[in-house]
Amino acid sequence: MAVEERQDGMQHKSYIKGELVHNIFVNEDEHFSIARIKVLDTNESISESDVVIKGYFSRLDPGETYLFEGEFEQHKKFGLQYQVNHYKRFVPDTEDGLIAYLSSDLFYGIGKKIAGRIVEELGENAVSKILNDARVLDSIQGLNKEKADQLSKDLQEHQGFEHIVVHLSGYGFGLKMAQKIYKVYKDEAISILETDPYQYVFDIEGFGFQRADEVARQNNIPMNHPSRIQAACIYILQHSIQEGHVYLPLEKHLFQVDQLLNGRANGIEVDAITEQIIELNHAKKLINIESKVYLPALYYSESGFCSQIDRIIKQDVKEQITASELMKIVGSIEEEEALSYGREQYEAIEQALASKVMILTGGPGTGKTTVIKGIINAYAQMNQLSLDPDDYKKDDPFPFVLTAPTGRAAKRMKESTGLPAVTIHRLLGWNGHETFEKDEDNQLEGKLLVIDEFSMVDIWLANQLFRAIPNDMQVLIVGDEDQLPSVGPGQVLADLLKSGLVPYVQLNEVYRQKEGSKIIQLAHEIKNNQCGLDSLNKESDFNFIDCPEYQVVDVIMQIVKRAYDKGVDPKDLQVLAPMYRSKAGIHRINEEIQKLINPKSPQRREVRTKEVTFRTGDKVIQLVNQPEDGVFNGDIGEITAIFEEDENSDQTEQVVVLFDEKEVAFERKDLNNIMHAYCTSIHKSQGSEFPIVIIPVIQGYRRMLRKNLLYTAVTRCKKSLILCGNKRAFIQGIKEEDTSNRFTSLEEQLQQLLEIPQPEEEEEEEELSPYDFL
Ligand SMILES: Nc1ncnc2c1ncn2[C@@H]1O[C@H](COP(=O)(O)OP(=O)(O)OP(=O)(O)O)[C@@H](O)[C@H]1O
Repeated sequence: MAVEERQDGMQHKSYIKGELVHNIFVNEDEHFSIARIKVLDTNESISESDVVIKGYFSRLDPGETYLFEGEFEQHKKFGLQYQVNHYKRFVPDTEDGLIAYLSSDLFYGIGKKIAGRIVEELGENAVSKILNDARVLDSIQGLNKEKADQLSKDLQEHQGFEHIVVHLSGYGFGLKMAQKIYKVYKDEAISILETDPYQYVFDIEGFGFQRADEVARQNNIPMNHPSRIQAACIYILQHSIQEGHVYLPLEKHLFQVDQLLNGRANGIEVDAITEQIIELNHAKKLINIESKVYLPALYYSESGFCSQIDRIIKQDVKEQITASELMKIVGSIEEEEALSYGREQYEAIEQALASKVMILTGGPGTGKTTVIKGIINAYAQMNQLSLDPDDYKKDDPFPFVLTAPTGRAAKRMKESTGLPAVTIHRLLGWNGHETFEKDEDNQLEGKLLVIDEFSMVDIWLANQLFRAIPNDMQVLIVGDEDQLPSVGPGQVLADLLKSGLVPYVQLNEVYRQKEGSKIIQLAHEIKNNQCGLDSLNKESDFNFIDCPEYQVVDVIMQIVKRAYDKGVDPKDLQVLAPMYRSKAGIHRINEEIQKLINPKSPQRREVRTKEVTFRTGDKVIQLVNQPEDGVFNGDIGEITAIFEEDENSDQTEQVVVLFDEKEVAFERKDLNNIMHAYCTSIHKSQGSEFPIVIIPVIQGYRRMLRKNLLYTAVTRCKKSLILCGNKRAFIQGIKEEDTSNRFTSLEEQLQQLLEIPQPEEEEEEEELSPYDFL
């Protein structure tokens, strides 16, 4: 046995041949198991007659023999365990053994005689031959089609996954990737991989184009194969999403595809690429309209969002009031709030009440929140509605719907208005699988929808949200267009503002500045390109500590230490940096702050991953949306407990994080969903605000420093802002406009709606169908 295994590439690797005694733990969803085996053969020097193995398996049957490849590790509690990287079910390699195996109870209807004929005809590799191509059984005398099919099916079931694992390992794929592949293609995995590896690029997460190229080369698939060209066309579009694009201009797309394909070296003319773009267009796998190339999902999100906006703004506002009635209502609110609205603010309230959709925009401290409250209040008075949710019954829903893209922004809205506010995902009933409970057939309930921090909303989410808005709802969009655009594709707020289709009011007058805030003043100086070295002078709520690059982390540590010594709550202090990996990057700063305020101690449990050590008491940030647990990208929490495997019913190590009164348990394999949050990226801080903010700014960050990034960072701070590093790097940074223009066609499409006053229903639909352009 050992000799044969050495021939199929397993030589020099640690292996154990063993019979499964029993499963100790099985996670069926993850295909993860821990089991005890009886050792039959191994090249490891161990004295134990049985061993505990763990890893990813399709299933392990007690009594069956397997060949495992992996390595021993010492578990601090359970002792020696064998971590399996590859495995396969043991198939006897002698003629007699193989006949006994095929005629065993595992395979219904195969007796010794037929099994003998199979082995005689197909040899010792009978099993893999059948698994590769079941038609080899056609020549076996006495084996009818039905039984042959059954045998191949049973073998697939018993051997399929292992067979695929072994085969895939030949291409360098590990168990985890094999498991993903098997889930999608089952027993077709190998044939697809070897005839059209480019399919994997689309279907298997994490399977890159270059990987597919390697497999193609090994299988002599020509580099100018149409499938390769098509995969490159889609891959480039998928990649462009990361830069926020909704489409790529045809010329740019062709150029990038040609580069990826190494067109000249592989004899691929541009015409051949164009041909495949046309093919993909016909197959609806991409959409090419005039000189733009889209992925269908993005094209339909953009055109869908446009038609939804068009649908909503065409409706009439039911309740209109006269100017004098409005003055009266606003006057009473001013009295109640003890303030007097500025001219722009008054206009915003008036315009919002009169519009189906309105955008309220402005920098920090211009009174956006104050105006939102004014609009809600005035709307309630105008329509004689109570602002107390308890006054409403189940069939009479609360008319004010407040939402924001992040949990923290929604929480702030709730605090500032005193009304319920939820994330957009929660409002729409996201189930975590790209579908929402709320859509055009099951729309939202309520009369006035207020969406805050709209600059963070990408085109996909905007479309999902707007399709769920009923005709009789009024919509107030609030956002600051000078902030960073959404992480996802599009620049919806900027495009809406530029289109001129939706009325908007821009608040320019700064109110908080009047209270003496340097932070707000600095934000507006950055926004209006008026910030110079003099703007960085020390004030009561602002300081820029000049220091050389190599000292910046030490300076941060000193400030943090002083703040904590003074009793500042870690939640109230936030370090923001633009880069993860650098000497003064987010990872390094996190490490240092953790050492300072939450060091290793017998009182604190910890769990180590490859990159970091998490400890109870650590401040962490959620990195992905996890709607099933009610936590979203950007939520910040604290590790409250760490459990070992035998301390909970799930039998897995768990790290428990408390996010705003909500506890979420992370298993070890999910720990990459969180990271330390003593320092976070400026991008991740969008939608959040903190009393004390420290921002290192050094020349080493140069390629990241942009006006909108620094503006976003500065505007996260409410009370005390400390910058440290190099003032000139800061001044240079704010002079850099973000030139990485996103390719979006929303503005253009919205403007077309303005230009076509009365499109016929059908014509309009036709116009939005991409296939009419072919
Ligand atoms: N018309 C006004 N008269 C007096 N004070 C005002 C007026 N408008 C706003 N303010 C005050 O200015 C401060 C900033 O207002 P508000 O919080 O509404 O601005 P914002 O645009 O939402 O700011 P941010 O984006 O920074 O949260 C608040 O203290 C608010 O009470």
